[in-house]
Amino acid sequence: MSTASNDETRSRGRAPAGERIADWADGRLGIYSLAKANMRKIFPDHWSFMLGEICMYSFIIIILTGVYLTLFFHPSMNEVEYHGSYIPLQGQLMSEAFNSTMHISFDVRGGLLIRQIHHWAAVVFLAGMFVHMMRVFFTGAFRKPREINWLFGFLLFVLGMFTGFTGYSLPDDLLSGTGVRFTQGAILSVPIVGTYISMFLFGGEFPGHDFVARFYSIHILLLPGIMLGLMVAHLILVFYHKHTQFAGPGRNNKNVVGMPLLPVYMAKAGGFFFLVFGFIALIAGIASINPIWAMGPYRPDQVSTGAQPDWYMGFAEGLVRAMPGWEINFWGHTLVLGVFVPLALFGLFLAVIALYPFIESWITGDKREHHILDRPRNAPTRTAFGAAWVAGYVIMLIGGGNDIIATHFHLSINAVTWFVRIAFFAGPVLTFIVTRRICLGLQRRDRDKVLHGRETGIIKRLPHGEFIEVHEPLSQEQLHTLTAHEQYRPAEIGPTTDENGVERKVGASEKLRVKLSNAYYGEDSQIPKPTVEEFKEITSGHGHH
Ligand code: HEM
Ligand code: HEM
Repeated sequence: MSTASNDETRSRGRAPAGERIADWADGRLGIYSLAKANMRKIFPDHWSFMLGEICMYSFIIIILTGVYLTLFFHPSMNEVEYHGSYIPLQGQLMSEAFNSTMHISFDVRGGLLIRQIHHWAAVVFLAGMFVHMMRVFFTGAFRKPREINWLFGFLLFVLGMFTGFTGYSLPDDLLSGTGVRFTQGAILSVPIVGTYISMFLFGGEFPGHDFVARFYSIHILLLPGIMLGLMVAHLILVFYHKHTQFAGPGRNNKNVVGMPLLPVYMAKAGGFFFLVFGFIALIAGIASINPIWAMGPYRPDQVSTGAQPDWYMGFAEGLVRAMPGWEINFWGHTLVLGVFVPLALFGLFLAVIALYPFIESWITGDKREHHILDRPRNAPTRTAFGAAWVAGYVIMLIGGGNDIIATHFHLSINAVTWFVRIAFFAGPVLTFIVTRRICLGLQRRDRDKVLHGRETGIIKRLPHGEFIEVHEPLSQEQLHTLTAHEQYRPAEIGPTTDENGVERKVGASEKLRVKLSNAYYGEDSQIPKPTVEEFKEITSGHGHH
């Protein structure tokens, strides 16, 4: 470096190096105007808004660890003899896929930890998506204009399930092979096209020599690629729509109250990434997941006992285990209802999630935008419906582990299966009724609080001897928050004659809509908010205690 250039660098008029780099980048990328527009973007604060972040961070962790695994994993079903460090399997024949996963686990530096982090991150990722989806559902954050983002999210959830499934099928151990066999059975049960799809996917008879290589491309490229694109679109839409917020003083459908992206939100989000990474690494460091050496390589003539899919696939397994093994035979064909019905129900369960925002907006007929969230209690039927859906999901998850539950709790497997069969119908109905009642109870409590204030627990004796509890009036802020929600009026069947007195036919869809609307917003489905008159009358002194 010459002295002249040193002098020049130190000369007064020159900007510091950081600024010069920023200027250079701005000239090419226009980052200043981008930052100006977005740096002060406001994010509201609520603990439940971090769930989406957990999904994002665990996805990044999955990609980072996945790339490391690709360096050592061999997606091939060629048969090799094992000569690694794990003595009990010495000399055994196995696929290269299994062999290389053993190699990753025992001989690659940090290999087992990275494998465990990858697998645990997948479990957390799907759990994160599930809970994030619940928060969006129970608060009504899926309403206009966020229906498309709900669909993007839904696709991420479904693709995540299948990416996880193709992932844990890769090591080609006895457990994963049993899972793949299960899936192939489900595909075969589809009338007409099932056999063809199975042949196409496995390149002939099961298991064939190709499925690991095919699942590999799907697992590391196709599905994560689509998911990455969807995730970016999802986040762009969150940015574009702006985040929702809970009701509170000063908050309305047109503003967002919170902290700016830079520096507050970025610092929080950056720190949170490392917390999530640290948490997943900690579990991965102490809790064994998928110890393939304990299962051994897959052999189609063996089934592992206690085979369990990862939790997010457990409910599909439960549906099959609980369903009676019905079959219909006709003209030399067999329709395996015992597997096909659960497969159809699996699709139905998922479809209900995808379509829910559209169903609800059809029932309410509400075309306005909503940026203020509902408290779950203020939408009792929706909340009850969501809780019933979760109950059904959990019951089928129990069904998917009927053997494990039977052996761990010393129960008969038939008893567990029958419990699951009955609970499949009764559980969601009971959950629906109980949840709705709880919501209505909470609404009544809110109404009481608004009208009569908070019960302080302080008992006062009046001069004439009567005992009363002192009620403390709520602050203006609390009053606002408890009464900010809107209440829909149930739809009614419109006039059945037009202006000329000509009778019109009421269509089945209109009747259904009115019925559903009454179930959602009828008299028994919400407690009327206190009106201003009621509030004034009570707080003006008459009847006030
Ligand atoms: C890869 C998976 C996912 C990632 C990384 C992700 C990320 C995020 C983030 C960071 C937010 C903003 C913060 C928050 O509200 O938590 C968000 C909002 C949202 N997400 Fe997701 N999400 C994922 C999956 C899902 C799923 C499965 C659904 C539903 C089926 C969903 C529906 C939504 C909706 C509707 C919003 C807007 C909510 C609002 O503004 O209040 N997302 N998502
Ligand atoms: C949402 C995305 C993903 C999910 C849910 C996921 C999940 C999984 C799971 C559960 C396994 C089984 C791990 C085990 O116990 O052995 C696995 C294996 C594997 N994954 Fe992923 N993965 C994802 C994305 C990726 C990506 C993007 C890559 C590569 C760039 C990758 C590379 C691998 C490899 C090479 C294996 C086989 C090695 C092994 O089984 O240890 N994965 N994945």
